[in-house]
Amino acid sequence: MEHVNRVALIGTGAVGSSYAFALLNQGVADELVMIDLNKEKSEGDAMDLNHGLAFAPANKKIWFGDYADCESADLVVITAGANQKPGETRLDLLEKNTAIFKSIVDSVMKSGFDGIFLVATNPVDILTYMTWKFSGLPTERVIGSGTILDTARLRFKLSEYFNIDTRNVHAYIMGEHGDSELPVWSHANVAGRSVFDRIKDHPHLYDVKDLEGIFEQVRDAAYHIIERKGATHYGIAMGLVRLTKAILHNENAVLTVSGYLQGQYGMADLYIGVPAIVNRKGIQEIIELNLDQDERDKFHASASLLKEAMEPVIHNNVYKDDDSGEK
Ligand SMILES: NC(=O)C1=CN([C@@H]2O[C@H](COP(=O)(O)OP(=O)(O)OC[C@H]3O[C@@H](n4cnc5c(N)ncnc54)[C@H](O)[C@@H]3O)[C@@H](O)[C@H]2O)C=CC1
Ligand SMILES: CC(=O)C(=O)O
Repeated sequence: MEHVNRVALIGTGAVGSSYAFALLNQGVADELVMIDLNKEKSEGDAMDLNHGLAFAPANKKIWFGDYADCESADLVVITAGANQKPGETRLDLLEKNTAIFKSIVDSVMKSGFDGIFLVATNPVDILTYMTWKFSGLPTERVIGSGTILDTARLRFKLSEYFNIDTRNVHAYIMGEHGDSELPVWSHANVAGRSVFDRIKDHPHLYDVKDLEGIFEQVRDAAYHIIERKGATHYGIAMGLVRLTKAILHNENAVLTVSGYLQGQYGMADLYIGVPAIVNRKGIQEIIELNLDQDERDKFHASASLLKEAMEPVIHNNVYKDDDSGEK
């Protein structure tokens, strides 16, 4: 009998409900169970989505459920928790969302879940680390959305600038999904030419000095959207569906996710945005790019900032009942 892929979605707010909608429209999973503290909202979303099944690419099962439904889930996607208010950084959400994650991950694990976690809630790199700690699952089965969205934003901005289809633009954002992230220009290419060569090919059209402004628009995109509409959700939802597909369909896709470093890039014991091979087992391999010196310095600065930010939550909040700090 063919395996039935089940996704459990925890958190059906702006990001979660957009993810559910995109997942259904792309026909990626066989079953989707939706869970939220706000049961009415989650139940209403499940009803609403079921009414779209007649127009979906394939028949799927969607329902409003509870943590017991996570037992046989292949993937638990967490988008629950507070989002940024105008002016707030992602790191400002850390304490509040860590407490929420403790209760969510404990409840998921109590169900007997033994699949893969995909985390999107901010600050995503640190909450992915917390999910790993709370769950006790192997690091490769706990994945954060990391800089998947930032990378997509960079590809979009470069495609606008060079007037080339986004899908023919390849460039990564690495580091924290947040203010300390960095663009990897040394490995960016447009239509098979490095960005620098493409600029040199058309000096009357392009200028290398424009790259910094393009990156700033990428880095600050969330602030600009939140100022306008209070939240960002469509882009990340589609990024999460891309990741879901890579996992459930065993794609070996290279995507920039929050992965656990164990010496790669000279750093260890943190989750941070890096390119990685993603498949049915989770993170198959973290790709270690040959960064130039400036990129390496910026990546180390971003990693150090994350480590510093997570220190208090690890030591003061999370493990106060658990001296070992390990699960
Ligand atoms: N990683 C990324 O690239 C992105 C991450 N985000 C993050 O996603 C998170 C969610 O954002 P939105 O959907 O806009 O927020 P939202 O406020 O619309 O939805 C959050 C949902 O979480 C639920 N929730 C809260 N505590 C819960 C608990 N203990 N158990 C179950 N459900 C619970 C709420 O009832 C609500 O439905 C935020 O942290 C936001 O910053 C948002 C966009 C991009
Ligand atoms: C909110 C957020 O993390 C983003 O849109 O990048």
